[in-house]
Amino acid sequence: MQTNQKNIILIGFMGVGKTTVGKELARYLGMTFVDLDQAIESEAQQTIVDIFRDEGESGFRLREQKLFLELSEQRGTIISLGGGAFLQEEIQRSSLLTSLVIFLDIDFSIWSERLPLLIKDRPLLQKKSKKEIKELYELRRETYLHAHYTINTERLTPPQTAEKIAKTIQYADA
Ligand SMILES: Nc1ncnc2c1ncn2[C@@H]1O[C@H](COP(=O)(O)OP(=O)(O)OP(=O)(O)O)[C@@H](O)[C@H]1O
Ligand SMILES: O=C(O)C1=C[C@@H](O)[C@@H](O)[C@H](O)C1
Ligand SMILES: [Mg+2]
Repeated sequence: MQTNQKNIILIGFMGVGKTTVGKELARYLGMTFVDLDQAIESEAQQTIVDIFRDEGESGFRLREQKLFLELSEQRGTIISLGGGAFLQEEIQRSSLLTSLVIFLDIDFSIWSERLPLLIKDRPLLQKKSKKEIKELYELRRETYLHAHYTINTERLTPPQTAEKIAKTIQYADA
């Protein structure tokens, strides 16, 4: 597969598995892996929770956009985005132009079983009712559907999802 040219970008809602699957996919394809949230935390020397507390969401989004544009200059890299990154117009535009964008999709009812695992580290899930989270989930899904490929990950383990992605993009124009 000629994925050495384009980057592969994983998008989707918080906790859908972008970081977990991204690592598997990098192993499977022998590519480099970068997680945008982890890169932001190491650059800031702070957790995302602390960045939100000190700089607000807008400060976090500025960091996210700047670092994404820097990291995406590398080629042949798998980049797992944070759940809100693709909602930023500049990130979306640049991703779709230069990379293969994969949306990891699952049904809300299955996703919501994971909510207790996620809430501590995801400030945007805190202080929201289940109804508000579902509304955000559905609203964002419309934007995620702009991806080049949508992969339903229900009932798949992370390695199975990685394999499914690799098979789906094997003939993609790199
Ligand atoms: N296919 C899967 N089946 C079951 N659990 C999973 C699966 N993929 C990920 N998880 C679990 O869900 C949690 C969140 O996964 P992960 O951190 O990869 O999500 P994410 O999409 O990167 O989230 P974020 O947008 O917040 O960065 C982890 O605890 C992970 O073990
Ligand atoms: O969905 C979001 O807006 C976010 C998801 C996480 O990956 C982090 O990028 C941060 O918690 C914001
Ligand atoms: Mg992640």
